[in-house]
Amino acid sequence: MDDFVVGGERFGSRLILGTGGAANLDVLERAIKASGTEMVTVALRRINAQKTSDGLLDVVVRTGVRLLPNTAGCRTAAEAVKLAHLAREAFGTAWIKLEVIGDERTLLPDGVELVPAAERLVADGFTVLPYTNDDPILARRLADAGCAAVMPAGSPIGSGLGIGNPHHLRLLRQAVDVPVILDAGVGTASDAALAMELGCDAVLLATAVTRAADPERMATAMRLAVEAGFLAAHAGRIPRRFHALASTPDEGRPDL
Ligand SMILES: CC(=O)[C@@H](O)[C@H](O)COP(=O)(O)O
Repeated sequence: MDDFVVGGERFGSRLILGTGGAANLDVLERAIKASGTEMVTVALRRINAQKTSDGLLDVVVRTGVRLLPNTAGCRTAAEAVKLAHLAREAFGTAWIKLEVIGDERTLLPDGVELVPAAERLVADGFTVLPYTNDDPILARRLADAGCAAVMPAGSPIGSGLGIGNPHHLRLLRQAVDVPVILDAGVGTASDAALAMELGCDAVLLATAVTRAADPERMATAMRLAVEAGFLAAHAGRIPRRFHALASTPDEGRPDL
Protein backbone atom coordinates (compact mmCIF):
# COMPACT_ATOMS: atom_id res chain seq x y z
CA MET A 1 0.00 0.00 0.00
CA ASP A 2 1.33 3.48 -0.87
CA ASP A 3 1.97 5.85 2.01
CA PHE A 4 -0.83 8.19 3.05
CA VAL A 5 0.23 11.84 2.94
CA VAL A 6 -1.80 14.43 4.83
CA GLY A 7 -0.80 17.83 6.18
CA GLY A 8 2.64 17.32 4.62
CA GLU A 9 3.29 14.20 6.72
CA ARG A 10 3.56 10.60 5.61
CA PHE A 11 1.80 7.63 7.24
CA GLY A 12 2.16 3.91 6.50
CA SER A 13 -1.41 3.23 7.66
CA ARG A 14 -4.62 4.60 6.17
CA LEU A 15 -6.63 3.79 9.27
CA ILE A 16 -7.15 6.37 12.02
CA LEU A 17 -8.67 5.24 15.30
CA GLY A 18 -10.96 7.15 17.61
CA THR A 19 -10.50 6.28 21.26
CA GLY A 20 -14.00 6.80 22.65
CA GLY A 21 -16.00 3.86 23.93
CA ALA A 22 -13.22 1.43 24.90
CA ALA A 23 -13.96 -0.63 28.00
CA ASN A 24 -10.55 0.24 29.44
CA LEU A 25 -7.12 1.47 28.40
CA ASP A 26 -5.65 -2.02 28.12
CA VAL A 27 -8.30 -3.02 25.57
CA LEU A 28 -7.67 0.24 23.73
CA GLU A 29 -3.90 -0.30 23.62
CA ARG A 30 -4.29 -3.79 22.18
CA ALA A 31 -6.76 -2.52 19.58
CA ILE A 32 -4.41 0.31 18.56
CA LYS A 33 -1.58 -2.16 18.06
CA ALA A 34 -3.74 -4.64 16.13
CA SER A 35 -5.11 -1.90 13.87
CA GLY A 36 -1.64 -0.84 12.72
CA THR A 37 -2.80 2.78 12.96
CA GLU A 38 -0.28 5.58 13.27
CA MET A 39 -2.74 8.25 14.41
CA VAL A 40 -5.43 8.32 17.08
CA THR A 41 -7.91 11.06 17.81
CA VAL A 42 -8.80 12.02 21.35
CA ALA A 43 -11.33 14.47 22.75
CA LEU A 44 -9.44 17.16 24.66
CA ARG A 45 -11.86 16.89 27.57
CA ARG A 46 -10.91 13.20 28.00
CA ILE A 47 -7.20 13.83 28.47
CA ASN A 48 -5.40 15.04 31.51
CA ALA A 49 -2.32 16.64 29.97
CA GLN A 50 -0.55 16.76 33.33
CA LYS A 51 -1.06 13.13 34.25
CA THR A 52 2.03 11.08 33.52
CA SER A 53 0.99 7.49 34.23
CA ASP A 54 -1.85 5.13 33.45
CA GLY A 55 -3.62 7.69 31.28
CA LEU A 56 -4.77 7.82 27.71
CA LEU A 57 -1.79 9.98 26.90
CA ASP A 58 0.54 7.21 28.10
CA VAL A 59 -1.12 4.77 25.72
CA VAL A 60 -0.47 7.22 22.90
CA VAL A 61 3.18 7.59 23.91
CA ARG A 62 3.70 3.83 24.41
CA THR A 63 2.20 2.90 21.05
CA GLY A 64 4.13 5.65 19.26
CA VAL A 65 1.09 6.95 17.38
CA ARG A 66 0.45 10.58 16.52
CA LEU A 67 -2.08 12.33 18.73
CA LEU A 68 -4.83 14.16 16.87
CA PRO A 69 -6.83 16.18 19.42
CA ASN A 70 -10.44 16.86 18.49
CA THR A 71 -13.00 19.47 19.45
CA ALA A 72 -15.76 16.97 20.28
CA GLY A 73 -18.62 18.51 22.21
CA CYS A 74 -18.37 21.95 20.59
CA ARG A 75 -21.58 23.50 19.29
CA THR A 76 -20.28 26.79 17.85
CA ALA A 77 -17.31 28.00 15.83
CA ALA A 78 -16.17 30.13 18.77
CA GLU A 79 -16.12 27.15 21.16
CA ALA A 80 -14.22 24.99 18.69
CA VAL A 81 -11.59 27.67 18.02
CA LYS A 82 -11.06 28.16 21.75
CA LEU A 83 -10.72 24.42 22.40
CA ALA A 84 -8.29 24.00 19.49
CA HIS A 85 -6.04 26.67 21.00
CA LEU A 86 -6.17 24.94 24.40
CA ALA A 87 -5.24 21.64 22.73
CA ARG A 88 -2.28 23.24 20.96
CA GLU A 89 -1.00 24.62 24.25
CA ALA A 90 -1.58 21.41 26.18
CA PHE A 91 -0.14 18.92 23.68
CA GLY A 92 2.21 20.95 21.56
CA THR A 93 0.52 19.97 18.31
CA ALA A 94 -1.08 22.30 15.79
CA TRP A 95 -3.06 19.44 14.25
CA ILE A 96 -6.75 19.53 15.09
CA LYS A 97 -9.72 17.43 14.15
CA LEU A 98 -12.36 20.10 13.95
CA GLU A 99 -15.81 19.03 15.11
CA VAL A 100 -18.74 21.41 15.44
CA ILE A 101 -21.87 19.41 16.13
CA GLY A 102 -25.20 20.79 14.96
CA ASP A 103 -27.66 18.56 16.69
CA GLU A 104 -27.69 16.39 19.80
CA ARG A 105 -29.77 13.62 18.33
CA THR A 106 -27.82 12.98 15.10
CA LEU A 107 -24.46 14.48 16.12
CA LEU A 108 -24.12 15.58 12.51
CA PRO A 109 -21.78 18.48 11.73
CA ASP A 110 -23.00 22.08 11.58
CA GLY A 111 -21.69 23.25 8.21
CA VAL A 112 -22.57 26.90 8.87
CA GLU A 113 -20.32 26.99 11.96
CA LEU A 114 -17.68 24.72 10.47
CA VAL A 115 -16.48 26.99 7.66
CA PRO A 116 -15.67 30.11 9.75
CA ALA A 117 -14.07 27.90 12.42
CA ALA A 118 -11.85 26.29 9.78
CA GLU A 119 -10.93 29.68 8.28
CA ARG A 120 -9.96 31.04 11.72
CA LEU A 121 -7.88 27.99 12.66
CA VAL A 122 -6.05 27.87 9.32
CA ALA A 123 -5.26 31.59 9.76
CA ASP A 124 -3.96 30.78 13.25
CA GLY A 125 -1.52 28.22 11.82
CA PHE A 126 -3.37 24.98 12.54
CA THR A 127 -3.42 21.88 10.35
CA VAL A 128 -7.18 21.47 10.22
CA LEU A 129 -9.00 18.19 9.55
CA PRO A 130 -12.74 18.92 9.74
CA TYR A 131 -15.46 16.36 10.40
CA THR A 132 -18.07 17.29 7.80
CA ASN A 133 -21.22 16.11 6.04
CA ASP A 134 -21.12 14.10 2.83
CA ASP A 135 -21.92 17.34 0.96
CA PRO A 136 -19.47 17.94 -1.93
CA ILE A 137 -20.08 21.71 -1.91
CA LEU A 138 -19.37 22.10 1.79
CA ALA A 139 -16.29 19.91 1.40
CA ARG A 140 -15.03 22.22 -1.36
CA ARG A 141 -15.60 25.26 0.86
CA LEU A 142 -13.51 23.62 3.58
CA ALA A 143 -10.75 22.67 1.16
CA ASP A 144 -10.77 26.22 -0.23
CA ALA A 145 -10.45 27.51 3.35
CA GLY A 146 -7.13 25.67 3.55
CA CYS A 147 -8.08 22.50 5.42
CA ALA A 148 -5.52 19.71 5.11
CA ALA A 149 -8.22 17.07 4.51
CA VAL A 150 -11.98 16.69 4.68
CA MET A 151 -13.62 14.03 6.80
CA PRO A 152 -17.17 13.26 5.68
CA ALA A 153 -19.50 11.19 7.84
CA GLY A 154 -20.61 7.90 6.31
CA SER A 155 -23.59 7.97 8.69
CA PRO A 156 -24.14 9.28 12.23
CA ILE A 157 -21.43 8.71 14.82
CA GLY A 158 -21.79 5.39 16.58
CA SER A 159 -24.70 4.27 14.38
CA GLY A 160 -22.78 1.52 12.60
CA LEU A 161 -24.97 2.16 9.55
CA GLY A 162 -22.04 2.31 7.14
CA ILE A 163 -22.03 4.58 4.09
CA GLY A 164 -25.50 6.06 3.68
CA ASN A 165 -24.89 7.78 0.36
CA PRO A 166 -22.08 6.24 -1.70
CA HIS A 167 -22.91 8.51 -4.65
CA HIS A 168 -22.34 11.66 -2.58
CA LEU A 169 -19.06 10.28 -1.37
CA ARG A 170 -17.94 9.77 -4.99
CA LEU A 171 -19.03 13.32 -5.89
CA LEU A 172 -17.23 14.67 -2.83
CA ARG A 173 -14.06 12.79 -3.80
CA GLN A 174 -14.15 14.52 -7.18
CA ALA A 175 -14.89 17.94 -5.66
CA VAL A 176 -11.68 18.35 -3.65
CA ASP A 177 -7.95 17.89 -4.14
CA VAL A 178 -7.16 17.33 -0.47
CA PRO A 179 -7.31 13.84 1.12
CA VAL A 180 -10.78 12.50 1.92
CA ILE A 181 -11.06 10.55 5.16
CA LEU A 182 -14.32 8.74 5.85
CA ASP A 183 -15.21 9.55 9.45
CA ALA A 184 -18.06 8.05 11.46
CA GLY A 185 -20.71 5.41 10.92
CA VAL A 186 -18.50 2.45 10.05
CA GLY A 187 -20.08 -0.70 11.48
CA THR A 188 -17.93 -3.49 10.15
CA ALA A 189 -14.98 -4.24 7.90
CA SER A 190 -16.91 -4.16 4.61
CA ASP A 191 -17.91 -0.51 5.29
CA ALA A 192 -14.25 0.44 5.61
CA ALA A 193 -13.34 -1.48 2.44
CA LEU A 194 -16.18 0.21 0.54
CA ALA A 195 -15.02 3.67 1.65
CA MET A 196 -11.60 2.95 0.19
CA GLU A 197 -13.10 1.49 -3.00
CA LEU A 198 -15.16 4.68 -3.41
CA GLY A 199 -11.92 6.64 -3.48
CA CYS A 200 -11.39 7.71 0.12
CA ASP A 201 -7.75 8.11 1.10
CA ALA A 202 -8.22 6.86 4.65
CA VAL A 203 -10.85 5.82 7.20
CA LEU A 204 -11.39 7.07 10.73
CA LEU A 205 -13.48 4.89 13.01
CA ALA A 206 -14.03 4.37 16.71
CA THR A 207 -17.20 2.63 17.85
CA ALA A 208 -16.98 -0.35 15.49
CA VAL A 209 -13.73 -1.32 17.20
CA THR A 210 -14.02 0.02 20.74
CA ARG A 211 -17.50 -1.41 21.29
CA ALA A 212 -17.00 -4.68 19.37
CA ALA A 213 -17.25 -7.88 21.39
CA ASP A 214 -13.57 -8.47 20.54
CA PRO A 215 -11.98 -5.06 19.84
CA GLU A 216 -8.55 -6.48 19.05
CA ARG A 217 -9.92 -8.85 16.44
CA MET A 218 -12.15 -6.16 14.91
CA ALA A 219 -9.18 -3.79 14.78
CA THR A 220 -7.28 -6.43 12.80
CA ALA A 221 -10.27 -6.81 10.46
CA MET A 222 -10.38 -3.03 9.91
CA ARG A 223 -6.66 -2.92 9.12
CA LEU A 224 -7.06 -5.65 6.51
CA ALA A 225 -10.26 -4.08 5.11
CA VAL A 226 -8.64 -0.69 4.58
CA GLU A 227 -5.68 -2.34 2.87
CA ALA A 228 -7.95 -4.53 0.71
CA GLY A 229 -10.16 -1.59 -0.25
CA PHE A 230 -7.17 0.52 -1.19
CA LEU A 231 -5.64 -2.24 -3.31
CA ALA A 232 -8.96 -2.95 -5.04
CA ALA A 233 -9.53 0.74 -5.75
CA HIS A 234 -6.18 0.92 -7.52
CA ALA A 235 -6.27 -2.47 -9.27
CA GLY A 236 -8.79 -1.56 -11.99
CA ARG A 237 -11.97 -3.50 -11.29
CA ILE A 238 -13.80 -5.27 -14.09
CA PRO A 239 -16.81 -3.48 -15.59
CA ARG A 240 -20.25 -4.58 -14.40
CA ARG A 241 -22.07 -6.56 -17.11
CA PHE A 242 -25.74 -7.20 -17.65
CA HIS A 243 -25.11 -10.70 -19.00
CA ALA A 244 -22.53 -13.37 -18.31
CA LEU A 245 -19.06 -13.45 -19.80
CA ALA A 246 -17.58 -16.95 -19.78
CA SER A 247 -14.35 -16.99 -17.85
CA THR A 248 -13.01 -19.84 -20.02
CA PRO A 249 -12.93 -19.21 -23.80
CA ASP A 250 -14.83 -21.57 -26.08
CA GLU A 251 -11.88 -22.39 -28.39
CA GLY A 252 -10.29 -25.77 -27.86
CA ARG A 253 -13.40 -27.25 -26.34
CA PRO A 254 -13.61 -30.98 -27.30
CA ASP A 255 -16.60 -32.10 -29.42
CA LEU A 256 -18.74 -34.18 -27.13
C1 LIG B 1 -16.68 12.85 14.52
C2 LIG B 1 -16.40 11.81 15.50
O1 LIG B 1 -16.52 12.01 16.66
C3 LIG B 1 -15.93 10.55 14.96
O2 LIG B 1 -14.56 10.61 14.78
C4 LIG B 1 -16.26 9.37 15.79
O3 LIG B 1 -15.45 9.30 16.91
C5 LIG B 1 -16.08 8.15 14.97
O4 LIG B 1 -17.31 7.72 14.60
P1 LIG B 1 -17.70 6.20 14.84
O5 LIG B 1 -17.64 5.98 16.31
O6 LIG B 1 -19.07 6.05 14.25
O7 LIG B 1 -16.66 5.38 14.12
